[in-house]
Amino acid sequence: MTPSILRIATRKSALALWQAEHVAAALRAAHPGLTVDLVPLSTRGDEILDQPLATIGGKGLFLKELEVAMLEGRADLAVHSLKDVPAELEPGFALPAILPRADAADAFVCNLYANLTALPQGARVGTSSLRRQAQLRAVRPDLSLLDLRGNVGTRLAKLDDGHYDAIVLACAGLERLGLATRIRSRLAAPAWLPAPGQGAIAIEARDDQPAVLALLAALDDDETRLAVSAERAMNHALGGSCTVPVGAWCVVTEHGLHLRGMVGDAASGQLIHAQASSASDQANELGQQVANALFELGAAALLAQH
Ligand SMILES: NCc1[nH]cc(CCC(=O)O)c1CC(=O)O
Repeated sequence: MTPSILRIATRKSALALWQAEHVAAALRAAHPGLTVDLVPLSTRGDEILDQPLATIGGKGLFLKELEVAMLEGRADLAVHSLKDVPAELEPGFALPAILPRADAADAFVCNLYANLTALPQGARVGTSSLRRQAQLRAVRPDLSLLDLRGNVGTRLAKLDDGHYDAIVLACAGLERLGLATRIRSRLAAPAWLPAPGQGAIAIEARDDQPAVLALLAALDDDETRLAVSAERAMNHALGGSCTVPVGAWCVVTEHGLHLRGMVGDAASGQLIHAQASSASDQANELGQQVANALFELGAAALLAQH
């Protein structure tokens, strides 16, 4: 039977709440008469904010409590930033909808300098992402890279308080929070690769609830799903862990898919790049192919360090 109400489990950060509200509004628009409520929850990932994410057990951290709420019948769906969703979902769950992608680029955020090249020698740049650290190190080996965690507002406050000369954030998150004016320059493909799935919002639900899945599928965006499928397949083939500096960017054209991939080393700034094209129904194979190309160029040695 088609449900008349859907409850969205969400984290409580400003960005998570914006994304959950965005999905709620889209569901109400797609299904007039449907009631959509938010169920805000705390996750372990939100509580352990003082340690680098790489050391505290990975991305699943942000999903677990939301998945438990769905299993216990307290919520029907969860809304995530796709880049926080592990390459492999927990058994019993599916991603019935991936919403149209926002700007997937990273943002250079800085009060005094317009871009990365303008930063003075030895400037302090904050980011806990090994992918961002590796790419920063590759172009500016002189920079002092410092850990920076917390939600978007906390990170901006630490920049403004003078703890860093610049920080790197996702453009999508800043735009959603009405903070696009903080983007001094974009760090964008092909020179700089985002995280697999960056800029896309994913809906997660139990795979044994067909009536719920059918309602959610109305929000799925074909083109975004193709692109992020290739990116996530590549990440999965590389080992799929968030503690590894991996970048991916897939574009969809009338000719099919084009995927660029990168594996890096945060300590040395060494980067390995590969790219390939495929027909649009070959996203998984394309991801595997680019991962294989990266392995042939020596990715295993970089991945082994993590
Ligand atoms: N790691 C946290 C996270 N997860 C998703 C986003 C931004 C939104 C997105 O990429 O879809 C952010 C913040 C950031 O990286 O600046």
